[in-house]
Amino acid sequence: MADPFLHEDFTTYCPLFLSLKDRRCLVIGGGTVAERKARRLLEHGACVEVVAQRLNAWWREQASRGKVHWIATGYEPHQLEGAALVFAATSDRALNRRVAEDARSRGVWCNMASDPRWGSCLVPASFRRGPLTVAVSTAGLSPAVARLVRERLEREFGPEWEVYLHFLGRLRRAVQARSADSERNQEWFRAVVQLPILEWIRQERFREIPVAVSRVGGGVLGEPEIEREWEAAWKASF
Ligand SMILES: C[C@@]1(CC(=O)O)C2=NC(=C\c3[nH]c(c(CCC(=O)O)c3CC(=O)O)Cc3[nH]c(c(CC(=O)O)c3CCC(=O)O)/C=C3\N/C(=C\2)[C@@H](CCC(=O)O)[C@]3(C)CC(=O)O)/[C@H]1CCC(=O)O
Ligand SMILES: NC(=O)c1ccc[n+]([C@@H]2O[C@H](COP(=O)([O-])OP(=O)(O)OC[C@H]3O[C@@H](n4cnc5c(N)ncnc54)[C@H](O)[C@@H]3O)[C@@H](O)[C@H]2O)c1
Repeated sequence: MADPFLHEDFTTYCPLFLSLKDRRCLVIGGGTVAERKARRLLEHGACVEVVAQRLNAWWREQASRGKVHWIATGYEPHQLEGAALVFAATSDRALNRRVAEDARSRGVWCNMASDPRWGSCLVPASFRRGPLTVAVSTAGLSPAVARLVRERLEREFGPEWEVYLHFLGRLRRAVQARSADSERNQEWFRAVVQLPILEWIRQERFREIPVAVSRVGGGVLGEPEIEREWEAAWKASF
């Protein structure tokens, strides 16, 4: 008989980027896995509360510096009230499952450290290049593969992508402010992204960029304006 896990419908996982800034996120368990998840939450400005009778050294440090709020009791379902997201990250599988069930009945998103399919979301392997975020999931089939893919992509998408995206973002705002002809703008952007700009950035041939962009037909910006946007993008990146 086929393995039911492998035949699970993994299309149920819809990729989304959540803004967790100032949102209450609850972490049940104060160990290593809970720490890994919480580090990421803090990087994104979430309000982290941890429910655990004992904390590891990292958690104790965060609690003593006021970076997280420590609820030093056992887990109780009412703790979920008002939370945007809960991480069931204890080493007690039965407890993690109870948290997942309670979260589901209250409409709170839940990530499960054990038995991930009981939860409602997965944490992807990810990295950032300024405004560019790359996130990878294997629908929980193999976190080690998610890591491998992330490492490969990290090598492929180098630091030059940061200034490149700032530049394209600025050009886009400038073009939209100047012209409402969205078909013409679209065509121009499609042609601009065909230029080997990333290659020029890697080779530090920066001067060629505004010249080449200004020569792309159908544009509404002149070379001095494009150069200004390039300079501003450069400053925003370093
Ligand atoms: C991506 C990453 C993000 C992060 O956690 O930050 C992440 N796991 C990472 C690493 C990793 N985790 C584990 C190994 C050991 C090798 C292996 O098992 O493959 C490695 C590899 C390593 O560390 O090298 C063990 C493990 N993980 C889970 C279980 C439970 C289970 O599957 O039942 C067990 C077994 C525990 C045990 O055996 O007791 C479950 C989950 N881990 C997920 C995410 C979610 C699915 C992601 C996806 O869709 O692929 C999911 C389902 C739920 C969740 O946690 O959201 C991060 C890579 C960060 C990076 O380097 O980029
Ligand atoms: N998702 C992942 O990426 C991943 C990776 C490795 C392991 N795991 C799973 O995560 C679990 C936790 O791993 P860990 O390395 O963080 O373990 P850990 O021992 O470092 O931490 C476990 C935490 O759970 C708490 N805990 C245990 N029983 C509890 C209970 N009944 N009530 C409240 N808190 C309780 C402990 O106090 C501790 O803080 C593992 O059992 C494994 O199933 C998941």
